[in-house]
Amino acid sequence: MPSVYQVKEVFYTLQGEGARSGRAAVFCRFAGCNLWSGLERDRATARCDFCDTDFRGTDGPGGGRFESAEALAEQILRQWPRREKGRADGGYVVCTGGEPLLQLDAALIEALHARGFEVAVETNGTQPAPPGIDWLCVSPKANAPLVIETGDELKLIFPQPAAPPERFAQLDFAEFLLQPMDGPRLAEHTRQALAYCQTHPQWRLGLQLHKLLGIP
Ligand SMILES: C[S@@+](CC[C@H](N)C(=O)[O-])C[C@H]1O[C@@H](n2cnc3c(N)ncnc32)[C@H](O)[C@@H]1O
Ligand SMILES: Nc1nc2[nH]cc(C(=O)O)c2c(=O)[nH]1
Ligand code: SF4
Ligand SMILES: [Mg+2]
Repeated sequence: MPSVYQVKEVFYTLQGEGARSGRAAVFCRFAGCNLWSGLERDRATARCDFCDTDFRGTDGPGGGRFESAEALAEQILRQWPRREKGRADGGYVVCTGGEPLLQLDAALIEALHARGFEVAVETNGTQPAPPGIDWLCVSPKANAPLVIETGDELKLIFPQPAAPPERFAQLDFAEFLLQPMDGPRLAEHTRQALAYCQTHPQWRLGLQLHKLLGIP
């Protein structure tokens, strides 16, 4: 168990990505990642160089340093709109980052389950996952090892020339999504992803709904 959980932000929004896009969720964004420092000056040499997220520090809305699984679970519970008797039955929490699997452990998952939450994770797949996760979304990165080869959703950011979809198509996932890489060439990436999905129907196109809606 980490001695302390370092969390950038905790906020209530809609899941904007992947197979469960559109579902109301509390997001718990853990600080820190193993593939990038989060500093712009390091981006060009990082193993993951296209990240769209600020995950440095613990200074975001609802973020902080949490001394126990119970304390962090209570902070997550406070964001859920319908609470009864200290529970959020039917609640949904998405653990992301940064890289959540550097910090998420069985104790936190248990503390969230005890409050009625279903627990989803967004990971780069470079770390083993603790037991108990209800929805595991893996998003492989071209320059990093993939150690998680089974899960609910494989969400590949496209295009990554050194990580073509064919490399992942045989893995044990229920859903396969291509998510166009955001940045100055988003429109071109979206057209390319659309064309790939039309010629390879195992894959479906995933657009980042929260960006279209202008929500966090
Ligand atoms: C910020 S990451 C955090 C979770 C984890 N580190 C990971 O990479 O899966 C959340 C999701 O955003 C995706 N993502 C990051 N940068 C992106 C970009 N420029 N365009 C589209 N998706 C991006 C990641 O691949 C991942 O699926
Ligand atoms: N609304 C919303 N949906 C998301 N799905 C995955 C996200 C992430 O940053 O992991 C994300 C995010 O940052 N916002
Ligand atoms: S692995 Fe995830 S959090 Fe880390 S830099 Fe890449 S997209 Fe961002
Ligand atoms: Mg995001």
